[in-house]
Amino acid sequence: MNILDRIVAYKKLEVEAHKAAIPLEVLQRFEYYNRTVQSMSEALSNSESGIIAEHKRRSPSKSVINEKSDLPDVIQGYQQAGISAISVLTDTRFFGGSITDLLLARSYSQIPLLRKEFMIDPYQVHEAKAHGADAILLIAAILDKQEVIELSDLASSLGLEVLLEVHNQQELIGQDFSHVQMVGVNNRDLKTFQVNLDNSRNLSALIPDDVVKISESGLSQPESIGDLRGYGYKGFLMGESFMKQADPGLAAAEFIKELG
Ligand SMILES: O=C(O)c1ccccc1NCC(=O)[C@H](O)[C@H](O)COP(=O)(O)O
Repeated sequence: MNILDRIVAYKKLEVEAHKAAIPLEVLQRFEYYNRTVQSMSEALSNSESGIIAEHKRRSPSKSVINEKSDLPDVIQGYQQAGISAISVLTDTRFFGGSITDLLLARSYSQIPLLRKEFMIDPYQVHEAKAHGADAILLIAAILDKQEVIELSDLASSLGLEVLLEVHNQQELIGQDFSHVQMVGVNNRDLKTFQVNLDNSRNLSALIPDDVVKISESGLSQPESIGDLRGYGYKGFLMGESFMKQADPGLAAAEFIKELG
């Protein structure tokens, strides 16, 4: 079993537990469920930095990154740094996050919020909306193409945007991109955990021009952002390199200053 298989096996149980604890009809009465969302794709297209800073306490590849992070401090720091959007990891078992992190992040943030999760069930899309997300992540490696369409269409019906994440050419071929607003290329091989920015460079030409392209994982050098912009990338998802610093917001501000 690779790490995604393990995460998905556990996720199926977790989603059922969440449904039992908070049924859909209760979620639909949450304050944010009827909130007008902000467009993350437009924020990225119109912004100078394109940095999407992630709140990430730990990960399967690095174990502990910042277990004691103070989420309001991190979110406010990120926002003051001038980033374009925030990604909040809501998985608990493997990343140390929670759906409550998303709710808290929403209350401290005025910019677009991505729910970073392993989405396998429509309930999680409703849950994202109810907890203040503007966009959701769908991972091509764990969904078939029809599931991508169905979850994307549900997201759109709730006003949420979709970031479809791919790792390789096979996952790109045959996707119907008309249902998503953003496509992300993950630079991390989820079998070996090695990161290689060539993945973004090699796959960029296979992504249609009418979606916003995002490069994800393993980004830590301002020069890499400049280089990837040349391949059409408008968004850059960065977690560990900010979160491992004592002050993630300050680290993001310094990084953005270096981008010029
Ligand atoms: O980060 C991991 O180890 C990981 C392992 C298995 C599945 C997903 C994983 N990460 C999720 C992400 O996509 C990253 O958190 C995100 O792209 C930021 O990456 P980084 O800047 O390298 O922290």
